[in-house]
Amino acid sequence: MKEYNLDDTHIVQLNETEQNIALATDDLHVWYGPNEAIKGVSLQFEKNKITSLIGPSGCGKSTYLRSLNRMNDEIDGTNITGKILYKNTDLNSKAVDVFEMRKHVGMVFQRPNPFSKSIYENITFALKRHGKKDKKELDEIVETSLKQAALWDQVKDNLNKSALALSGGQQQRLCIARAIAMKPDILLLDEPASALDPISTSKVEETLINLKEDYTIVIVTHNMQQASRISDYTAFFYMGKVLEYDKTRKIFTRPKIQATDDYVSGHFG
Ligand SMILES: Nc1ncnc2c1ncn2[C@@H]1O[C@H](COP(=O)(O)OP(=O)(O)OP(=O)(O)O)[C@@H](O)[C@H]1O
Repeated sequence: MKEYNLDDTHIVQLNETEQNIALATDDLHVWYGPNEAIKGVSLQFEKNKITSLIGPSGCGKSTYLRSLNRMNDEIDGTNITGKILYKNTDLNSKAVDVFEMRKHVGMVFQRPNPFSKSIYENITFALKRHGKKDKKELDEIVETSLKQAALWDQVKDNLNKSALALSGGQQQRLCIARAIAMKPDILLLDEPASALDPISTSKVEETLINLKEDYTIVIVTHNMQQASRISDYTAFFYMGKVLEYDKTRKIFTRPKIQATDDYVSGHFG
């Protein structure tokens, strides 16, 4: 097993004067009890772009992604320090209302996890909890979200059908529709296509590329082709740190760090 120098890093900084940063972390550390899973990650995510988080298993990609909308709060013994900056607010502050914050920073998980309810109710459930009751408005949001998730044409005549009767790929696009129904600014996705066949995967990828017009997307993926196909930026994680962060094109053609080069070319370790 090759040893890599964890201090040898290359992290691009965005030009902050353009106000193009949707979300950023500053020296983020995450501990599970005594195990430090994220060791000081500072990254900026550009608005209306897709950023992929890549790296070997156990390097902290999911932990980092889940921290961005405080999903790790729900795990006992977790401690998070550093800042998560969103519109001049530190989302890691105790004062933040996590329920409200997740309206702005939505998440889609690895396995499609629709509720055991109708397609329509899957999308309206959270909206109703957030106080939206007007039927016409709800109908419109259901239609727009399903269209944005490229599912409307397939389900528009069966909105009362159980979501569990959809295929895996359709269920995952329903979960994306459910997340965007809340109109978040940021969409976090943790390996959203890893449980899907190649055709469903390419539909999800197409959906994400279309969605970046309206959303800033951060996605964890193990699939190198996927990262290079869909993302504008890529961060290479290794042992709880980011060793390299740059435009995806550079990461896959001219990486500056040896570990990144080895990883993306399949010669890692
Ligand atoms: N709920 C948890 N409780 C304790 N330790 C955890 C928990 N989740 C992750 N870890 C540990 O944190 C480290 C990072 O794990 P994480 O799942 O974030 O990595 P990953 O890069 O997403 O891995 P994979 O690609 O395999 O999904 C690992 O050492 C893992 O064992």
